[in-house]
Amino acid sequence: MHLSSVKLSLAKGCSLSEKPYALVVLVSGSGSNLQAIMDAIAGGTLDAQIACVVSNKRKAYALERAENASIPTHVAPLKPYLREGHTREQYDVDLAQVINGYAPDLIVLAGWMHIVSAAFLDVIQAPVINLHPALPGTFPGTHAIERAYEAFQRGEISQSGCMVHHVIPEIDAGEVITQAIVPFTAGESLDDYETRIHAAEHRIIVEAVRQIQLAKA
Ligand SMILES: Nc1nc2c(c(=O)[nH]1)N[C@@H](CN(C=O)c1ccc(C(=O)N[C@@H](CCC(=O)O)C(=O)O)cc1)CN2
Ligand SMILES: NCC(=O)N[C@@H]1O[C@H](COP(=O)([O-])[O-])[C@@H](O)[C@H]1O
Repeated sequence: MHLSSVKLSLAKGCSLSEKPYALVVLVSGSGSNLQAIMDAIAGGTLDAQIACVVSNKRKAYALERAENASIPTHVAPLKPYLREGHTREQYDVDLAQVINGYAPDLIVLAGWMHIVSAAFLDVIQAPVINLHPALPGTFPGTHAIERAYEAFQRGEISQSGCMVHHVIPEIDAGEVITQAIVPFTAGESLDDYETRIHAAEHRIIVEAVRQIQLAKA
């Protein structure tokens, strides 16, 4: 950039070192939603940077995805921590402090299979959002896709879906950022329905990050 342009930029109050919109992504499993975020960033449709991928499972394939992309990782298995005599709350607080160290603008729970405590939410210094494979107010917790599918089989519902919401102490009850409805198809297997849910998740998780980023701009 030519010197006069530099001066002009500085005069306009532009920072020459705009800090990228930093994400810390928490995972426990395969990481297909992490991959969706990585692909959106690589493809230029999401203007962000993943500062760190955190997992509570040492063998989570999501960690391999991050390492293959030279994204920093942090592994925080709970059981050894508890065996050392620490409490679950201390685990949460210590983890929140590690995450804060990456100065994230947003924390994304993308298949993070731990309930985070109020202590975690008190210490963390950025908004926390969660991807849940069910619609607002339905099937909170784990195994939501299976539970929705079984409800459809019992004739109780005709559709389910997925959502991204802000994280509060109550499980899957935070303000909804975005959601996708995925109607059931009669005769469809659970695996086929789950595949359609995951495809919808891969869209809305990127959409949710973009929405929050733009709201902050
Ligand atoms: N305080 C909150 N924590 C979390 C939320 C939330 O909305 N508020 N969302 C969840 C994600 N999630 C469902 O979307 C979820 C994940 C895990 C559990 C759960 O019961 N975990 C057990 C352990 C399960 C296991 O290790 O297999 C636990 O934490 O004891 C419930 C909901 C993320 N956290
Ligand atoms: N209650 C939380 C929960 O069930 N989260 C679910 O874990 C999966 C993670 O997949 P991934 O590891 O391939 O991204 C996703 O389906 C996500 O909705």
